[in-house]
Amino acid sequence: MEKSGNESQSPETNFLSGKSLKVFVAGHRGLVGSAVLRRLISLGFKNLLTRSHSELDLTRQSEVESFFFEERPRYVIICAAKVGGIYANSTFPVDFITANLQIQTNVIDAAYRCGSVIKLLFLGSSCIYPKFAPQPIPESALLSAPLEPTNEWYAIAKIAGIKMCQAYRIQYSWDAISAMPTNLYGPNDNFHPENSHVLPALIRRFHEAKAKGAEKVVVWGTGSPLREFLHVDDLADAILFLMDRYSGAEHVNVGSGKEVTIKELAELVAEVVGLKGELVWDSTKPDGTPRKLMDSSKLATMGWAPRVPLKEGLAETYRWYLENVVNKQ
Ligand SMILES: NC(=O)C1=CN([C@@H]2O[C@H](COP(=O)(O)OP(=O)(O)OC[C@H]3O[C@@H](n4cnc5c(N)ncnc54)[C@H](OP(=O)(O)O)[C@@H]3O)[C@@H](O)[C@H]2O)C=CC1
Ligand SMILES: C[C@H]1O[C@H](OP(=O)(O)OP(=O)(O)OC[C@H]2O[C@@H](n3cnc4c(=O)[nH]c(N)nc43)[C@H](O)[C@@H]2O)[C@@H](O)[C@@H](O)C1=O
Repeated sequence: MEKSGNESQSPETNFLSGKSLKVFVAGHRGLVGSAVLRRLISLGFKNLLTRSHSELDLTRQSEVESFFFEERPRYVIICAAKVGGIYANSTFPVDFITANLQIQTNVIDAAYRCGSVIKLLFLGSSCIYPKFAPQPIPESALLSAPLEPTNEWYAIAKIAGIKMCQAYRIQYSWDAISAMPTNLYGPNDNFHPENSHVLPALIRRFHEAKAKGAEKVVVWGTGSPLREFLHVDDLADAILFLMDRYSGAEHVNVGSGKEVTIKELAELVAEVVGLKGELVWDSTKPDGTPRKLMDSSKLATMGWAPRVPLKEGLAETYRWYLENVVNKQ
């Protein structure tokens, strides 16, 4: 299908000053998409376009094309993806590479060709960087050395997404940008016992252990890897900041600048949850990359800074889990 006629674009109108323009948030029910939607609503955006996975499967190219040509959004924020923690990534490599390549390719291409979209933002992840990247990791470390094997299929898909945005910029002068968040957490996270990321997994396991009065609780790996955590409300704020102010080809790191060992994280989760049991380390489970602190100075130089301290964000997330998961079982 050819690109349809472009609607008049007003580059002088920034994202945050066009609150009646139609914004499509893909994946609006997930951790990131729901935070982006909350932030857009709180800022007064009036024309928000959403589709749940069951209403529109973004892996289906012709359905995605029809959707874009009918709805003609002006802005697109891609928060839809196949996402999971270290176990899910290493156990379901087909799902992670295939679904992500399909979703991002369908959405980016249809968004360009429908002709109405002024700007699109694609989300990658800090796992796009080499396993042994320099720390903190600058944007320039992309494709400089081999990836971490537990998530290389997902990382390759995300790298392809960055490159697609750059390709559309070069060939069509279209404003597609990419942001690379660090490890995230917050309301609407996935609390699955195996397939989730470490923070929601530990909240659930520790809560259940406390409820049973368990003496010992298993935590995966050695506890020595370092991870940087960012509250999803901070990411949503950064995404809208970039939509408003950034139009460059290079992806932009979004981190908190603060890292903890998994052991320190586990102890903090235990404190917040009120778990008294002993933590037992299962070293048969993978540690993954030893350290991935991102260098977010590019974004800081533009004038953005995170706000939510880890302990505060963790306590709020545990309250959300109690109210929205435990109390609804
Ligand atoms: N969580 C994290 O720690 C990090 C996340 N990111 C990135 O942020 C983005 C969002 O992640 P996050 O919010 O955590 O993920 P979630 O799993 O919480 O949300 C993903 C969303 O995408 C939707 N989705 C998945 N597949 C399809 C599909 N085929 N068609 C339509 N919708 C679909 C999901 O719907 P449903 O649930 O119904 O399937 C869900 O609403 C991703 O690009 C991810 O790579 C980056 C760094 C860290
Ligand atoms: C965001 C990022 O997320 C993934 O990478 P990861 O940072 O390794 O993510 P993780 O949260 O799953 O693990 C972090 C650390 O924590 C340890 N760990 C302890 N106990 C549990 C536990 O119970 N569950 C999990 N999942 N991990 C645990 C675990 O062994 C590891 O050392 C990528 O696949 C990719 O999706 C990506 O981009």
